[in-house]
Amino acid sequence: MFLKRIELQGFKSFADKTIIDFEDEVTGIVGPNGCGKSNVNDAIRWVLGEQSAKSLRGQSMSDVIFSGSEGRKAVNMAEVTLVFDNSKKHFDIEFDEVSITRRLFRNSGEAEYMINNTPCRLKDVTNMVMDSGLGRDSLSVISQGNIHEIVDVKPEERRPLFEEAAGVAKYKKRKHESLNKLNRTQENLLRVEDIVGELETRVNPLKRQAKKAERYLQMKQELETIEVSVIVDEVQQYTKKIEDLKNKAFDYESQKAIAETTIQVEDQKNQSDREEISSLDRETHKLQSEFVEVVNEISALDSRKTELDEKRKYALDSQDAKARAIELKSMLEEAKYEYEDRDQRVSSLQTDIELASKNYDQVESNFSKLAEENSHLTQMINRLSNRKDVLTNLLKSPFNHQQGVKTIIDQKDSFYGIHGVVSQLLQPQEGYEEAVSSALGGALFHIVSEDEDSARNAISFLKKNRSGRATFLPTSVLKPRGVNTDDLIVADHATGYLGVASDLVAYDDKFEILASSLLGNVLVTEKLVQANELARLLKFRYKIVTMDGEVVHKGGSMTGGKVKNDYSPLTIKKELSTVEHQLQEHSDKSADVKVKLNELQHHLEALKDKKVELQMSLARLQPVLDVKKSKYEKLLDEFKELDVEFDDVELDSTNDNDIVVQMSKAHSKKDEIEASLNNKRERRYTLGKNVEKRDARIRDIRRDLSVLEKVNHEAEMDMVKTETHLENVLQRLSSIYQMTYEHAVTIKQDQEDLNKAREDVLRLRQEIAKLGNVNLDAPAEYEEVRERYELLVSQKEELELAKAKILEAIDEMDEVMSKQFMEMFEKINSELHETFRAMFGGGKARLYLTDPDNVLESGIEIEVQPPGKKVDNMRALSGGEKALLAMSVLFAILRARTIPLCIFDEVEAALDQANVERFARYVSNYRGDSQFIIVTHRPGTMAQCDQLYGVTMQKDGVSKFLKVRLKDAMGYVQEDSMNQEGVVA
Ligand SMILES: Nc1ncnc2c1ncn2[C@@H]1O[C@H](COP(=O)(O)OP(=O)(O)OP(=O)(O)O)[C@@H](O)[C@H]1O
Repeated sequence: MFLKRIELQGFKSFADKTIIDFEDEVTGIVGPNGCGKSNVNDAIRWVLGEQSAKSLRGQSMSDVIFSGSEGRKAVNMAEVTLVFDNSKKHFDIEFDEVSITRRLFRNSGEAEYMINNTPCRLKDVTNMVMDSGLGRDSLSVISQGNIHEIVDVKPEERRPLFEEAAGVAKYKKRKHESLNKLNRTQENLLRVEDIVGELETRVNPLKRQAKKAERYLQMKQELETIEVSVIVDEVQQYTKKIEDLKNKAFDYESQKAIAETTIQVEDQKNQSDREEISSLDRETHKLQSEFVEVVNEISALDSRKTELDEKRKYALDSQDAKARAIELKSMLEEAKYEYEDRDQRVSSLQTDIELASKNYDQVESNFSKLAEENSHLTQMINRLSNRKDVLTNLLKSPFNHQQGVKTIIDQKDSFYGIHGVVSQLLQPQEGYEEAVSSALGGALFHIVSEDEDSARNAISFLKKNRSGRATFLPTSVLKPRGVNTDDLIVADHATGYLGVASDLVAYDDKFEILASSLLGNVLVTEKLVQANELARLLKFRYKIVTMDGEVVHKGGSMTGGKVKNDYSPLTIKKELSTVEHQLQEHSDKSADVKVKLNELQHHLEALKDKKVELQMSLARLQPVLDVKKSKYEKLLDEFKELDVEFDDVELDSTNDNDIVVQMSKAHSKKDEIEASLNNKRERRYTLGKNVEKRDARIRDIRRDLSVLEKVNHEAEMDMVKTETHLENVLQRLSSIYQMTYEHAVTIKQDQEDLNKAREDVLRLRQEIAKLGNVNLDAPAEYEEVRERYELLVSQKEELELAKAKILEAIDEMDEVMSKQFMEMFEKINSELHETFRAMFGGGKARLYLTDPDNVLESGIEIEVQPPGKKVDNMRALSGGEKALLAMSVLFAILRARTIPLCIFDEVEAALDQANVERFARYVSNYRGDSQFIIVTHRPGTMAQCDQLYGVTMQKDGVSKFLKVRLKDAMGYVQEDSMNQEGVVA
């Protein structure tokens, strides 16, 4: 059997689990009205996928669930399983036995389908059933209610029955799906074509714009690279030139300084020499007068002496021995005097020379000491002026070691909202530099900005140019800080407390918040020990700094000490002024020392002159001494020859020895004056020569200096020009390319020919200008539109391909369907003749297409002619005749193709006895090909059934199934006929 079993539970009146086994080919189901027979038919259709509640005789699908009765409660679920023998593969599935189950839950409304106990979709069930002969539109399930439809419906509505028989339903379904798909494809295609059309109008102009923008960017990039390289080259050239000019200026300054110093020194020397010359002139003049005087005196004395000598000569020439002795003794005494006088003078000169040497040595030693002190002072001055240069530079650019800060501050005017660095904006009172420096700590180098936006702008510049990092303090977000009043009272009474740091700095009013935020809660004390004491009193809640810059942090940790050459922007000024002060002191001292050195130098020279003068006097006196000595010795010998005792000779009281003394003194004086005069003249001569030489040198230096000045002036002009050029190119770099020089260097390309590069820059600028308006978004837009366009074009092609494929498939399906349909139609048509004649006992019937040219759409009309009748309109046939005609068609279909299961629900109700028997016999003929389940009240039909089931309904409204014999079945019929008069013959 094809349908082997039905299992029902909770379906309509079958509240209890009921199993119906079908063992024979023709099974009759009998029972009184309303016992639930048709519910079996409904159950089969329900499992096979019926979706219409109406055709299942209900309002909604949940009406199929047992709804309860007087004695039974309603159930929540209806479940029906059909078990088929599929050994003949009526279902296109590999299993030999197929069970189909459908469940429905009342509460949730949930439905379940299973094939062979495996959950599946409704679609899987309908697909499997389709074209098996059990499909929705087949005649496999037919009841008294719808048997007339075969006759009554319009020709077009009759088609599905034949299509199902021809097995084209699946193609039709597929074609329907394909057509839906085609519609969707067509809609999509239209939409895509619309968009493609619209994009086409955009894509080409965008392409042109994109090309233009790309060309622009390419040229701009090229221009940037060349121009930046040119600028870098220019910056390097200008920088080098400025460096050279600076070196020249430095050389000039040092040459000028040397020249001016030399001139000054030489001038000074000349002045002092000139003073000495005029003093020498005065002295010489005076000495000359003295010299004339002494010469006159000597001449007077000489006359007197000549007189005296004449007198003596006479006396000596006389024979008077006594007179001769007296004269000789007198001459001897004179000679002795002269000799001793000269000898004494020689000794005195020698002593003077010795003294002068000693004196000279002493002065020379003082000179050396002073020279040493001078060199020490010079060293100190050099060191101090070096430090002064360093500090001056630091003061000029205190952020050199903070690259980020330096970059921003150097170009401060190019940024908006940048006020400066904390160390520039807060000025400590004098003496508080270290304290405030320590109080600020790292914040000294923080950059103060108007708000967060301006800080972000500067940070992004630093980032782009890789120019270092910096910390920013946007004043808009700073919060004031302070010391609470109680703590201030405590601090005021503490020793060494000097104040709150924010009160010890000066600032512009608008930076009050800055001072308060950074220094408002920092206290200052004199010494560290006092800071510790105050920190303890204030429970370590504040940062305290000392005048020396030591720090007691919040919480009590301490920082202090000193680093060599350390500085903070706030202390540079202080140190610079100390260094300048020391430099001044040392320079003053050095000037004093130089004056003293000069004096000593003069003194030394004077001493040297004096020594020379003494030596010369000694040299002149030495021969005189010898002469005087030999004269004295000669006279002494002569006197001895007189043979008188020296002491016995009494000198004449008139003997004038004074002349000799006076002459000796006068000569000695003359010698002295002469020596001094010579010396002074020589000195004057030397000084005069020196002055002349120096004047010549000063003139030379002044001439050289004026040449240098001219050259330097030109260099200065050049410097101004070069600095302006440098400023301009750097300005261009930052304003046009937002680039720092340091960053530009990293992207610079080597230029072989700078002039050519400059020409290229001009050319590129002109070409860029020629491009006119450029839409820089065009490349991205074009790319986006192009991608979309290409995607849509390929989608369009795919859709067209898909459309063609669908159309091809539809054509193929149409062909198969037409062929299959016509074959089946012809077959059924030829069978109909037989079956009609069998059912009606003669006559004829035929099927024809209402539109033969359109096989796939054409309606199907039945032309009948029952025996002995002429029928123009089928609808005019009697109910029984309609049933017989419907059966004829059904049996023709059954002959044309096998339908494995046919369920007839009281289809023969309208037939007379003879026709019922004819119908029943005809059914019997089909044994072996199809299985029949026949719900019937007619004994004629029952008699032809192999097996009979009786359905009963107890008082509780629940249907029960049981096998019955024909006799018992007849009993039901009689029972029934008692209730329903005349239904059964
Ligand atoms: N959901 C349901 N719950 C309980 N009983 C139901 C339900 N749906 C239908 N029934 C009952 O089923 C019976 C109708 O059964 P059915 O139409 O199969 O009878 P029948 O035996 O075919 O009658 P007839 O010979 O008159 O055609 C009615 O008694 C009806 O109350």
